[in-house]
Amino acid sequence: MPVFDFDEVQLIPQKCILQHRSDADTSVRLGDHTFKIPVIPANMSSIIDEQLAIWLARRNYFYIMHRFKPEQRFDFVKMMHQKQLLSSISLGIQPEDYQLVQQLATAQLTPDYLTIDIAHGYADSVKDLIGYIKKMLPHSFIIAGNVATPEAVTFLEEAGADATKVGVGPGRACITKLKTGFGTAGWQLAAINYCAQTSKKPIIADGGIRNNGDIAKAIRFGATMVMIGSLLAGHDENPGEIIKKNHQKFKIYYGSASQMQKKQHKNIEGKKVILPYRGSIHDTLQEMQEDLQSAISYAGGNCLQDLTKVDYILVNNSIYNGD
Ligand SMILES: NC(=O)C1=CN([C@@H]2O[C@H](COP(=O)(O)OP(=O)(O)OC[C@H]3O[C@@H](n4cnc5c(N)ncnc54)[C@H](OP(=O)(O)O)[C@@H]3O)[C@@H](O)[C@H]2O)C=CC1
Ligand SMILES: Nc1nc2c(ncn2[C@@H]2O[C@H](COP(=O)(O)O)[C@@H](O)[C@H]2O)c(=O)[nH]1
Repeated sequence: MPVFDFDEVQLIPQKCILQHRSDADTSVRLGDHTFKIPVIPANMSSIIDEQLAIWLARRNYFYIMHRFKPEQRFDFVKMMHQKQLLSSISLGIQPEDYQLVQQLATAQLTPDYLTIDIAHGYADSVKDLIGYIKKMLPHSFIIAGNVATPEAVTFLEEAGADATKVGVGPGRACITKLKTGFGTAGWQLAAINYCAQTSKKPIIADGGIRNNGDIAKAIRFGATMVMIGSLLAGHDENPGEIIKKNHQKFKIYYGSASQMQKKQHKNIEGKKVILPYRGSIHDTLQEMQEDLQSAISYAGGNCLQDLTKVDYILVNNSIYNGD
């Protein structure tokens, strides 16, 4: 199996067929809905809160609300439905998550998207919850993860997942590789490639995106969408205060398995990172869209699908890369 990561791949330009980059179509379909770009802000409490979820849903960006305020999830779904906005929440695999599914079903509140978000998603516990959701909320689109291998993707797909999330340990706030020796850190792009070769449903590439061009690369190697944490952290709209130090502004980005999230030192596989403040997330998302449009034009195409066929070359990532 060829092993490579984002920095070791470059996509090869093809003849342009567009008059303008803005003619390139970056929209993507997941389930019954079409979204503006194939990007999902990570379902972490240092990235998204209710306000940002509403902001994203109103602008036709896909979002997944995190699961770290479990008692607020029912009301969140209700509120989004009242506002006629898409509802998309996360679940763990604890009794409270089963209870929430039951409450939603009883209230006939069907979330549009349910994401089962646990560290090690290749597990019977996830299969069992998928089965329960299928019975109780058969019309919700189920995303399940996180996993690292084709076997695990197939396991979740056969259990009934409508999409799987691939990536164990490549995240910026992640220390899984250091703490356990396991994961896809350093070969996340190859893991996407490997998983996509056998997957029958959409794959969401989760973690390790460090530059906007990595989004196009993830799509080239089989991702339908990408989940992004650090590149979408540090904005006005992200939760948390702006920190001022030596006349510079920062915001904190922390892992979902960090001490900052867990409030106890048990099974810590995440850390906190202090990132420069970056203004409005609107500008960052806009730039991601423009860079993707440019990528589509270099691919010689006019839509995201055209990225999936483009040739590539493996390069030594130590060579001068122009920055
Ligand atoms: N994408 C990634 O690389 C990673 C992401 N995370 C994120 O951090 C958050 C919190 O994770 P965390 O609290 O550690 O665990 P989870 O909340 O994901 O744990 C879910 C359940 O799985 C059980 N479990 C069994 N084996 C494992 C394992 N190797 N890792 C984790 N759980 C296991 C846990 O039991 P018990 O607690 O009793 O062991 C728990 O009941 C999640 O949102 C997850 O997505 C965390 C690590 C890696
Ligand atoms: N191993 C851990 N992974 C984590 C943790 N918190 C979040 N995550 C994963 O990272 C991505 C975001 O990655 P980024 O490179 O874009 O910053 C996120 O979606 C999770 O899958 C954690 O504490 N430990």
